[in-house]
Amino acid sequence: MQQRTQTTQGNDGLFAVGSPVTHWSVQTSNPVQYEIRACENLLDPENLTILEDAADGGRRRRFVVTDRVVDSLYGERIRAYFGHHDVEHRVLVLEDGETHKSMDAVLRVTAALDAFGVDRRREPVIAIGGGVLMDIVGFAASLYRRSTPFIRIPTTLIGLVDAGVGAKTGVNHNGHKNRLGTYFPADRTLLDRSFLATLDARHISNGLSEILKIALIKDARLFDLLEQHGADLLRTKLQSPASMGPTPADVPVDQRLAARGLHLDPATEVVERAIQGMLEELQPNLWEKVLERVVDYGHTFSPTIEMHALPELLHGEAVAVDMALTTVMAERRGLVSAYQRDRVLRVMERLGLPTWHPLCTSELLVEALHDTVRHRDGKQRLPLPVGIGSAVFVNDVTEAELGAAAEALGLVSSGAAR
Ligand SMILES: NC(=O)c1ccc[n+]([C@@H]2O[C@H](COP(=O)([O-])OP(=O)(O)OC[C@H]3O[C@@H](n4cnc5c(N)ncnc54)[C@H](O)[C@@H]3O)[C@@H](O)[C@H]2O)c1
Ligand SMILES: O=C(CO)[C@@H](O)[C@H](O)[C@H](O)[C@H](O)COP(=O)(O)O
Ligand SMILES: [Zn+2]
Repeated sequence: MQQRTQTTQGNDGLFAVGSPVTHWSVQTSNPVQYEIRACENLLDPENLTILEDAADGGRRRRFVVTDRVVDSLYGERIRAYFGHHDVEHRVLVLEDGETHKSMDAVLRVTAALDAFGVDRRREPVIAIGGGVLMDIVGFAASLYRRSTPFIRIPTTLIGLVDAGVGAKTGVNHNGHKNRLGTYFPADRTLLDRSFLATLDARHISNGLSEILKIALIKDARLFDLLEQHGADLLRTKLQSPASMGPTPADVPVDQRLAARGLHLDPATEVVERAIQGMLEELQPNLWEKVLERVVDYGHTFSPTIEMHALPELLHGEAVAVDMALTTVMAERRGLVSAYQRDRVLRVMERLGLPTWHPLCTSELLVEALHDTVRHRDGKQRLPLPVGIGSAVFVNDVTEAELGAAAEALGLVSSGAAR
């Protein structure tokens, strides 16, 4: 730390006592390291992964948060798991869904943490659920005693490939999406794809939307996989290797893969590429100092659309509508060909995603852009696709362009894309 005082000569190198302006400049760094690990059978009592970091010197206690739906499906196994390991535990069950992603829910968690008397460092809070649940619990953990470690166990596809792997927590506030939140990555995220088996198709589609986002802005191979296997991935809920199709079961898995020239089955490759692509973007810019973020693709108009449509549109569905609109804008600017545009819209439909919504009026889109410009510090910084698998940022979108793109989207999404 340096103490500097201003001198009459303005000589920056001099220290003087008693001059009128004194300031201290503090510099420190806070290295961040967190782990994301693919696992199987996490809730099997013989699997110790969840308790691996139990550095609690014999005082084994865990505070678990989940939501109503996850509790109804997995609550018994969760309690049995901790019971089997003789871990004193409390399971807090929150309401599920976007409408409950609020500060009230965060404060419910912090109050329950207080009542449980969670230790400050050695009893990581465990969040088991989707993106909503993890965003709430992460926010609560970041606030409680200014930071309490937590572990994420995502149970939805959005949770696995997006909300579970980054650093953001948050809740909706004042009618705005994620208006309150923190940057607070979990110490560990444990990915067990078998949770997806109980998700309904709509929520699989919801997660595929965020995967498609990564494909469109940076991974053409991922797009090809979605185009080729999207319908299958949806049907099989990304459970592998069952998703490899109707080849005879007595043919070994690797032979079936080799026959298709693949190293990984499509579900595994799709999930791994999506996470890898996301982390490549997040790691160098985890605190979002740079506001030109390609992973913001699909998140310019969608926050406003999602909040206005609540609870009708899921997060990934609103993102899909935004991506459809911006794909059309990109085509109108000559960044994407008409053929590529139609391919994208067709893949969206194949993935069970909407490509249009009645809220796509030029008034609402202008309002949405205005809000996003404030979020992006005064500039549009709007990512637009360039072909398939690349993106560019633009700052010159006009109200007229938005209106024309919305109109064109209404036409193509009911015509050429089918
Ligand atoms: N923090 C981030 O970086 C980040 C990134 C992307 C998305 N998000 C947020 O994530 C949220 C969307 O996530 P989501 O779609 O997972 O929402 P969600 O948590 O509401 O889950 C969707 C529904 O699925 C149910 N569910 C969860 N697991 C299940 C399972 N295994 N089987 C059956 N049902 C199950 C939930 O109870 C809920 O009803 C949005 O609020 C979005 O803003 C955050
Ligand atoms: O930043 C991430 C994940 O950390 C993106 O993948 C994700 O889609 C984000 O939710 C959007 O970028 C929106 O972010 P924000 O407006 O809530 O800050
Ligand atoms: Zn998102």
